Amino acid sequence: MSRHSTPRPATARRGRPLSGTARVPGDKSISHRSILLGALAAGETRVTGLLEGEDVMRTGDAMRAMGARVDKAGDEWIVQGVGNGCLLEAPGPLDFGNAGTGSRLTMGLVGTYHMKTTFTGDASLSKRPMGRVLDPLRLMGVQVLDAAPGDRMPLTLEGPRIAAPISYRVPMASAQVKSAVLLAGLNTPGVTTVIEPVMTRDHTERMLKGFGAEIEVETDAGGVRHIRLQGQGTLSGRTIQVPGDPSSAAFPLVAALIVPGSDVTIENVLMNRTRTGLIDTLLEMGASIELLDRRDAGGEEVADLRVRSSELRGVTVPAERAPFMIDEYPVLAVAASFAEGETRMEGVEELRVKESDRLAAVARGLEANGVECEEGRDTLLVRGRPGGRGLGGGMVETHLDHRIAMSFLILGLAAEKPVSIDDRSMIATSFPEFLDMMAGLGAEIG
Ligand SMILES: O=C(O)C1=C[C@@H](OP(=O)(O)O)[C@@H](O)[C@H](O)C1
Ligand SMILES: C=C(OP(=O)(O)O)C(=O)O
Repeated sequence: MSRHSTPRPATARRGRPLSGTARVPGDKSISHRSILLGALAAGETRVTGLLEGEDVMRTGDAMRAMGARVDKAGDEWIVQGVGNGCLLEAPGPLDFGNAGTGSRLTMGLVGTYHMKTTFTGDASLSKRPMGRVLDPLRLMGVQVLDAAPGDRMPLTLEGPRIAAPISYRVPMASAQVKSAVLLAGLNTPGVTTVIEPVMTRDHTERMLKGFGAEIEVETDAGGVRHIRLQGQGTLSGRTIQVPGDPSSAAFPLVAALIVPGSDVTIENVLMNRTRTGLIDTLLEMGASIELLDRRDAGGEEVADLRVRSSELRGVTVPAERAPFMIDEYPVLAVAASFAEGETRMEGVEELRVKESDRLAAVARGLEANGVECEEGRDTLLVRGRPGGRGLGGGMVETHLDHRIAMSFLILGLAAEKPVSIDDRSMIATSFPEFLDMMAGLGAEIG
């Protein structure tokens, strides 16, 4: 269950322009993978810039329970890995709290081990579908001993004596499913292949290569990616610099666009092209975002983003872009609330299986604050009101979802009337510094 049982509401209100320079915490996807692969690799992995959010800390707890050492020393996290194939049976259930990524990737990582592992999570995680990961694991010989109805947590996995390599076509656009199968392939003899018809974030492929795995990626004439991993190879510890999380940067970025007179710089943001769909969309909407000092940081491109308040226009966001901005739709809907005309988001059915049903949660939150919108099965249409006239005044239900919480606080910074959320607790899962960082830019959130 969540570590915070009493809901803690918060309210954001319009104030002066936002200004200054901010740094967002380390990328959540790369942070989880740094701990997971560091825990598995032989020797020491040193990580700087790790996101110290609750989700990533749960992944650290899980890896400790299976034999790795994960410690902080000064600004660095030091992970002493066990060596590929050498994880130990956890003495009790692994509690992943609110974290889909941590739980699903760990299911892949340990599912093929000939031992029992039990996975639990909070009320939000317990509602999320795990069958998308369990299905390919079953094909590899993994038994699902207990699972709540619909392949949900709590659940227990038991791996076979020797797992079978598979060739698996990922049926939905999901980096978590792709990653779980590749991680399962690490403890499987032979070649495990993942076929990815729609490209998703590629951190697992890049990092596996960095840790020394034999992995190759081929994109065929139809744009389909074939990722082949040779199992049971050696992984060696390495040094990792985690770049700033573009999914967290999205909040001060949209805030600076919609609060009149703002001028904010967000430093050291990951620019991997599988993560920059929100920036592409906002630029199409007329946003003033300058990408400064584009540079390499440990194998990933980063940049500083200078963002100035802008008059936005509604656009259609095509379905193909969804995997490259999947966690940013709630805050895009907030930006769209201040744009001239309509913004239509297409092909966003995956939003229904996040920490909450984000399509519904966003639509209800917008309606509660006077924003006109239409929720379709896999679409969302938002009718903007430049200047935010008449918007705000509502209380938003966050449904244990950090991105819903942060998005609607951003709405409140530019709406005519204050916006409240029922609970700020979950923000700590991905962005513990959010309220302090926003206050540093001049935002009024209390
Ligand atoms: O692999 C990852 O690190 C993630 C993949 C995405 O989930 P899906 O794979 O379910 O799309 C994203 O929503 C999540 O925040 C992080
Ligand atoms: C969907 C998210 O995370 P996860 O799936 O790891 O819970 C998110 O951070 O928006």
